[in-house]
Amino acid sequence: MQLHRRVISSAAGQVRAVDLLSPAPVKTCNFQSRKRFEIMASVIAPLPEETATSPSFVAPIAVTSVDESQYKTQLQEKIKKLKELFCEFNPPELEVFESPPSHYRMRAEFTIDQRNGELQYIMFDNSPLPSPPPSSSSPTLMYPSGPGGANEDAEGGDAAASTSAAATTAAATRGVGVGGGRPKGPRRVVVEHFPVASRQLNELMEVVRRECGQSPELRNRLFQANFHTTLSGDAMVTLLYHRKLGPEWAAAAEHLRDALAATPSAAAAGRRPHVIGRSRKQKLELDAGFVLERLRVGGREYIQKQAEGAFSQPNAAVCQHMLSWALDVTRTKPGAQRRFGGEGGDGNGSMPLGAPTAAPAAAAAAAAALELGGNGGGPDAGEAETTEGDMLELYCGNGNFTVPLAQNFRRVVATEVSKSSVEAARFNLEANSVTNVFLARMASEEFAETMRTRGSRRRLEGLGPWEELRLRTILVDPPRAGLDDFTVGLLKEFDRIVYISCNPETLHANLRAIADTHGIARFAAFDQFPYTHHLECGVYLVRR
Ligand SMILES: C[S@@+](CC[C@H](N)C(=O)[O-])C[C@H]1O[C@@H](n2cnc3c(N)ncnc32)[C@H](O)[C@@H]1O
Repeated sequence: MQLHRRVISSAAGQVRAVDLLSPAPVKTCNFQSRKRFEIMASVIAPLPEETATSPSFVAPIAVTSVDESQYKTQLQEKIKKLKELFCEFNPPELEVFESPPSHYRMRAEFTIDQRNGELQYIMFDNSPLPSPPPSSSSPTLMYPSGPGGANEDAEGGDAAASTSAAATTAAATRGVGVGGGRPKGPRRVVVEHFPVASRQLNELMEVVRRECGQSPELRNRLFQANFHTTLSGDAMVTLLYHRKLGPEWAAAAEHLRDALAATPSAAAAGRRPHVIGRSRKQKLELDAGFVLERLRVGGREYIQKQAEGAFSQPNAAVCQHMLSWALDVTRTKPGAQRRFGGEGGDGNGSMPLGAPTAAPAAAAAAAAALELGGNGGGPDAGEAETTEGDMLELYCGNGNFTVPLAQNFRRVVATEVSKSSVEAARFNLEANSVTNVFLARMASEEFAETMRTRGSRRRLEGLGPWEELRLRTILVDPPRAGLDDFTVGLLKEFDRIVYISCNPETLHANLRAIADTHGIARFAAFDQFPYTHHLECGVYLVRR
C-alpha cells in the first residue's frame, strides 16, 4: 500500500481510498474483517473534505531537467502556490529554506532487474503527466508519486514492502514508456546515476551493481536494493531476496562490505557500511541494522540513530534547517512571537524531572563512533529563553525533533507508533543525554483519546497524573494524510502548536478547523523534495 499516494478514511464501517493526486474517491469497499478495518482506521487519518475545494497543490511543476539552474525557479513556483493556498489564514512572511540543488537525498530504493544478464536499478514513475521524452544525453527528472520513495511506506514499519513509485530521479531512461505515448501504469525507469542522491549513495550503487553482478551468491534471486547514507559517512545497504539466505550469502556479503568500505566517502569517514540481507521472515545484519547520523542544530551536534526500514527525513541538509527552525520557534518565551492575544495562563502543578543520568553507555559509544566531542553534557536549558511548561509531541519518529527541542521545555511527552522508531528514539534520547522526555509507543489517536478522557494505559505507566503535566505546546509531524478529526480537536487544547507537514493540502485542511482559535505566528517552507511538486511546511500557531 502506498500511503503517500492514497489516503484511506473510515466511516460507518467503510474504507475509502483516495488518490492524493486526484481528490475524488477512487474506491469504496466494506471490509469483512473488523480487525483489518481497525488496523487501517488506526494508522491512516481521513482526508478532509476541504482538500477537494482548495486551490490545487498537486499539479506538477513543469521542470523536466535536473539542470541546477532550474532549481530556484521551480522552488518559487511552489512557494507561490503555497502562499496562495494559505493566504486565507493571513500568515506572516514565509521563511524559505532551500535544499542543495543536487545530492540531497540520503536514501533510495530500487527494484533490481536481471533479465538482460546485467544488473539494473529500476524505479517506477507514477507521475500524473508524462515528462517529455529525454534524449539519451540529457537526464530527465520524473515527477514522483510521493516525496520519499518506498521508505515513506516504511512509516508502517515494513521495510520489505515493494519499491514504490520513483522518487526524484535523474536517470538515463530506457525501456517501457520512453518516447511516444504514455502507456498505462507506472513507467519503468532504469537508473544509471542518481544525482539527487548523496555522492556516497552513488558510490555505493556502483559497487553493489558491480559486486552483485560478479557474485552468483549475491545475485541469486535478488529483487531489491535499498541504500541509506548519512552526513556522518555511516551507511547501510539492504539487499532483498526471494530465497532463504545462508552462511554462503553472509560470506559473500562480507566481501561486498570490504568493497563498499573502499569507496571514497566511506574511506574518508573511516566507516565500513553495513550490509543487511532480507528475505521472507529472515534478516541478516552485517554488522548493524541502523546508521548513526550526525546533525548540526542550533550550533550543536546531535547523534541520531536511523533504523533500517523506519522513517527518517530524506534530505539531511533541509532536516537541519527544520530542526533549527523548530528549536527557534519554541525557544522564545510565551508572548514574544505572539501576534494574537490570549495567554493561556501558567500551569500550577509540577512534575519532578527524572534524575539526571550519568553519561550513558549508548551515548558514549555513539559519540566515540562519530568522534563527537564537546557536547556530550546534554542541553543547557539555562542558556536558552525557554518556553514555559511541557510539550506534547505526536508522530515523534526516531526523536528527530524531540531530542533538540527537549531543552526548551520542562518536560516532553512524545508518542510514536512504529516499534523500530521508538527503539531508535530511546537510543537517541540517551545518546544525546536528554533526560526530560517521557516516550510511549502509541498511535496518536489512542493517545489523544486517553488524554481527552484523562484515562490510563499500560504504555503510559510512569507518566504520572495528568493534572501534574503543564502541556501548553504541541508538536505534530504526521504522515501525508494529515491529522484525524480527533487529533485536530486535541490541538485546540494547546496555547502553542508546531505543525510540521509534508503535505500542504492536508495541513491547510487541518488548519481551517482551528483557525477560529489559533493564528499563524511563524510560517516556513522547507524544500525537502526539489524538482517535485512536494513541499515540507512548518507552521507555528498561538492561541488568539
Ligand atoms: C512524517 S514522519 C515524522 C517522524 C519524525 N517526526 C521525524 O521528523 O523524523 C511520521 C511518523 O508518524 C508515525 N505514525 C504514522 N501513523 C501514526 C499514528 N497513527 N500514530 C502515531 N504515529 C504514527 C510514523 O511511524 C512516522 O514515524
